[in-house]
Amino acid sequence: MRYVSTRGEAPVLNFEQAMLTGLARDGGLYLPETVPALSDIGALEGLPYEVAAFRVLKPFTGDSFSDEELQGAIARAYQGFRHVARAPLTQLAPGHHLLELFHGPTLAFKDFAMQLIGQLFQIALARSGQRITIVGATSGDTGSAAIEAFRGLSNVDVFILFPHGRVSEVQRRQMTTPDDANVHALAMDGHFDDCQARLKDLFNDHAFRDQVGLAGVNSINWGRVLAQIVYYVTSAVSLGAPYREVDFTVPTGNFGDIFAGSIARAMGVPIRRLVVATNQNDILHRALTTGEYRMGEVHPSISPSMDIQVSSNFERALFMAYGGDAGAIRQLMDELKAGGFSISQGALQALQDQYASGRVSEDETTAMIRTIREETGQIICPHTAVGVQVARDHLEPGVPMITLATAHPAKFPDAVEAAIGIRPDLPPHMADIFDLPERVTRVENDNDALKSLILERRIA
Ligand SMILES: Cc1ncc(COP(=O)(O)O)c(C=O)c1O
Ligand SMILES: N[C@@H](CCOP(=O)(O)O)C(=O)O
Repeated sequence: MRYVSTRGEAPVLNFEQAMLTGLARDGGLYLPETVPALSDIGALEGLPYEVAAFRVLKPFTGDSFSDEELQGAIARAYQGFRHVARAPLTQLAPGHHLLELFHGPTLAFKDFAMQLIGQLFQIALARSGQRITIVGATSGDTGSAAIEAFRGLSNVDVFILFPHGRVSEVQRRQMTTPDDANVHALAMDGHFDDCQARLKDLFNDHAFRDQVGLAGVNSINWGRVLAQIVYYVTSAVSLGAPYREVDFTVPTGNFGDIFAGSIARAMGVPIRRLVVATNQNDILHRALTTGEYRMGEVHPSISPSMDIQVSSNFERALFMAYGGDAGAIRQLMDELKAGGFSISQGALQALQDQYASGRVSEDETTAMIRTIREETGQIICPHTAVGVQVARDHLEPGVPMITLATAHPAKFPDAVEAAIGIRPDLPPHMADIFDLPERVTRVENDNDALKSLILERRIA
């Protein structure tokens, strides 16, 4: 399997190289040259998650990892999950299901991919003897998942940039309380978009990139997207695929999770529609309905992990919608630097053929947390509530809807308590998080300062 950049000017790579590279050297994102068809989808029914994962992932990893290596990595990745099904499906209402993706160690869907690429990185680095510096940008969940997956490794440093004051206290403590010497939590002035912009600047500085062996574990890394395809497949199959169509609604920010759904669809899983659910930061909803991707201000919300304007993986969706025209993508991304771009009619039609969208206000989010508690007794996190509201607006008789429950409610106790008067408990393995000392460095939104800090702190 060969991987190409959305901007068409970076080397074509195999899976292992694409995973270790992260952002392509031309600033683009790697994608498989062709999406393989998934054979015998019906035969996945009832299989353990790990077995299904191997069948879904293998065609993409090619000969980068032997069958034994990949199976071992998958087994180790998911053994710590607190639910035997890994991604259990529960019913919210007739025809509407919730895919629970928060049973991993850091209580968010990120663990599915991060735990797996953590294992694959370790195999690849042990083979090459390479040392790397991971830099990640987070609005709260990617950071803790990355730290959990890479903490304590002697050949990896992990620097996580998060927007100061704009993540929940639990999210912050998940990043600042691990005491491993290779973990560096950096609180930056600004929004998540600023953190992500600095990260991309570091990648685009080729001298620095090569000097520190820079690697990225945000969803700009194809490996992250790849691992997330699996739960679309397993959940669709458990509701009747390949013989029955399903819809998915996905709380969306950086577009990585929902893009994994579109790859599952391209592999032959009968996904009729992928519904993008945004909070008040609704740039994706506006883009998909009007064809105009125009940046505005970020408004902090009670679903902070989705407070974003520059949605990185939308570039991958655009690349596919433009029929793989890398020149067109380069042009759009240049225009984005000046504030936004217009999507061509043909590409917008291609996007609208698979994606629908909706936007949820702060009050509606709170109301939905309350409604679900009253109707089902379940407590959902604010991101999931955004998804459930949009899903309800898109339910259609005869087509089951699966909404992704992307985080555990205990990561956002203030928002949940404000809605239902209950503070959700953290699982026992995190019970001491409020007692542990925090280690965090305040950093300016400045690339030179960031580079100096990384050079000074890294131990790998
Ligand atoms: C809890 C939660 N829900 C939804 C999202 C949005 O996912 P994506 O950025 O892949 O669109 C995020 C952040 O990525 C998140 O942390
Ligand atoms: N919501 C994310 C933002 C980064 O997304 P990623 O999927 O590109 O890593 C977060 O929680 O950090």
